Amino acid sequence: MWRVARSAASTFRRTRRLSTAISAPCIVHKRGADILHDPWFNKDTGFPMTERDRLGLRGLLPPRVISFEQQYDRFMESFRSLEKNTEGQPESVVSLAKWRILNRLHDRNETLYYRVLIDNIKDFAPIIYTPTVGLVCQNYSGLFRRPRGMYFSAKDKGEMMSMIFNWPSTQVDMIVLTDGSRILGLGDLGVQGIGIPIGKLDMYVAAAGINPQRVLPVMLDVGTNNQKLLEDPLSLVTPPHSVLQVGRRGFCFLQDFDFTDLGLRQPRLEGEEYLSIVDEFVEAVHARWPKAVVQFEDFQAKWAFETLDRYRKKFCMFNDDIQGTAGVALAGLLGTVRAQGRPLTDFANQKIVVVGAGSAGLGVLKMALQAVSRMAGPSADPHFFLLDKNGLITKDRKDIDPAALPFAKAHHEIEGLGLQEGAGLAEVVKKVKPHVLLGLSGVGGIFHEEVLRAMKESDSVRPAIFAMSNPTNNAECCPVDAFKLAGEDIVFASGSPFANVDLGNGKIGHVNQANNMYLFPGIGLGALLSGARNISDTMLEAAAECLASYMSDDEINRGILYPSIDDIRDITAEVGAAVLRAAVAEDLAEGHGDVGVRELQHMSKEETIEHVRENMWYPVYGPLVHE
Ligand SMILES: NC(=O)c1ccc[n+]([C@@H]2O[C@H](COP(=O)([O-])OP(=O)(O)OC[C@H]3O[C@@H](n4cnc5c(N)ncnc54)[C@H](O)[C@@H]3O)[C@@H](O)[C@H]2O)c1
Ligand SMILES: O=C(O)C[C@H](O)C(=O)O
Ligand SMILES: [Mg+2]
Repeated sequence: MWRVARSAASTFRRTRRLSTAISAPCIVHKRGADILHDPWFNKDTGFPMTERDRLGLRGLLPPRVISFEQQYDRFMESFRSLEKNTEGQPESVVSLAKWRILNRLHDRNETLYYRVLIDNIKDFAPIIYTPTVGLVCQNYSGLFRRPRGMYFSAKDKGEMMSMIFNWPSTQVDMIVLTDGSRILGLGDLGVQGIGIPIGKLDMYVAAAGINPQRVLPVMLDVGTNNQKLLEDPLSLVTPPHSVLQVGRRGFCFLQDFDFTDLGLRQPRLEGEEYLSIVDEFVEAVHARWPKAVVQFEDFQAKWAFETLDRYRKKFCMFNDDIQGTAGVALAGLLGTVRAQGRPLTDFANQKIVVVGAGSAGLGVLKMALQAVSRMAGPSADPHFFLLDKNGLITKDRKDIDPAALPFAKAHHEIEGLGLQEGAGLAEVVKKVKPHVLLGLSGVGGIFHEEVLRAMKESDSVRPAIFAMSNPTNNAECCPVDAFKLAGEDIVFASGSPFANVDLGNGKIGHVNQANNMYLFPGIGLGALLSGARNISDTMLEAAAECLASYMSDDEINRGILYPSIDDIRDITAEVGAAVLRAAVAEDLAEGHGDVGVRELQHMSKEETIEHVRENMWYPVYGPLVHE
């Protein structure tokens, strides 16, 4: 059925009117079959007769003209019958089948693809984004049919400045870049990690209304340290039929094509050699599109921090795993304070155990520390406990990562609790009795029964458990176990989507999705529309505060910390406006397109939100010839 998501309907109606108006002069220079093979312009059977005549399409299509609405319904019908036909099959088989049907549409007709994605975002986000995108990356070389985005490899050194001009679009606004070294919690997937920038940019189009002709997914292939991918390709060839492996907790991995890795077959570049490749790419991008916003995604921690440090003052970029995640987690943590019936300033007194001291865990703690300092002053003494694979991190830790040092416990801070360097998770939770247990470890099931039962003894009336690692199988625990073992009063969030939990007696345990998708589209959009020179901490704080204040008291009391994904365009417009206003206030904005910085300065908060909404692209077929 033709459907517009209920909550976002009014937004869409407005943007729809506007997009039709501004898309009128869009004239394509291609002719005939070239148009049918270009997903940016293709309308399939939807080309009206005037366009068929004037673009040399007559005879290349069946004669009947099908309306956009009919095309939409036909696609949804085939999607629903695929769902029916795959009923009872393993989840991974079904997910990949759904991904394939969506991907085929993406490759053929982007206008229709993004309309079905926007209208059905709740159903489709888990396919084109987390968690299915993880499975797609693991099987990327086998699933590969058509290239999408750009690939810059270590072999392209010295060539990137000319390569960047191979990209067919004249304007690029958003780039998502990965080196494939830490794909979700799945480790080093080399070139196969390209699925992540593609999925993130799909969310940019769906949530932030970035024009899909202006997005660029990029893989920086500097080799891989994944032994399997480095091995002789012939030894990896699987039989041509599907091979199913039942993994831990019943999860199935699928490789159903001959497997020949498509990336560079060499160990990862390190040190200066590595940085020289990233430097060259960044220079090339900025030579061609100086105002493009670049999102760094799924880099292993050392390069995530190093590249953020290296580039953040030089151009408009951010690291989503460090900074986007931090904002989403902080918004959720502030929500848990409200859920306890405490004033927000009580955040400074919350005992928070963070499991995972990588790019995400450290990013969260850094932003939480800034928030505590704002609330309680610079002498604030936050109650944060940080663990990595070697247990509790203290000042006694040998070769401590300098980024973890501010969160390492001093002897005097923990001796009263009977804790010491390297204490295990269950012991820490039992002795600290934290208000919040937050996992960004990438280790599935690490919040096991003993840990969850210990959370029942938390000092909070409403203990919070955030199992933020992705994809599904890497979540620190599942919500059913959390509500069963830690108690029905907990607040629960996971990075990947899970169903709400039926607690019996008509009660529901609400499952929040604490995923950076609630912020990165708004951060990118706000930065773009402000024309910010760079993305400051203040802009990121504005994003987090906006998300935190989006939820009503009633929702928070029911344990709902984040908006429904159906509202993602709406929350993205608000976050985008908050980021834009922060850039203007900090004097970082230079304006965008026809809208100069003076005009931005004079906009009220509501006018800024409206301005952001009006600049969101919405998928409709624009005319391809002059009337
Ligand atoms: N929900 C979200 O929005 C979101 C955002 C970013 C990252 N993540 C997820 O968080 C996970 C980690 O990402 P990252 O970038 O920080 O990775 P990372 O590799 O930089 O860090 C992982 C950390 O976990 C620690 N760790 C490993 N095994 C452990 C164990 N048994 N006990 C305690 N700690 C352990 C490591 O020592 C390291 O400090 C990934 O699964 C990723 O998908 C989720
Ligand atoms: O990609 C996601 O779903 C969130 C996050 O960026 C991650 O790396 O896990
Ligand atoms: Mg990521």
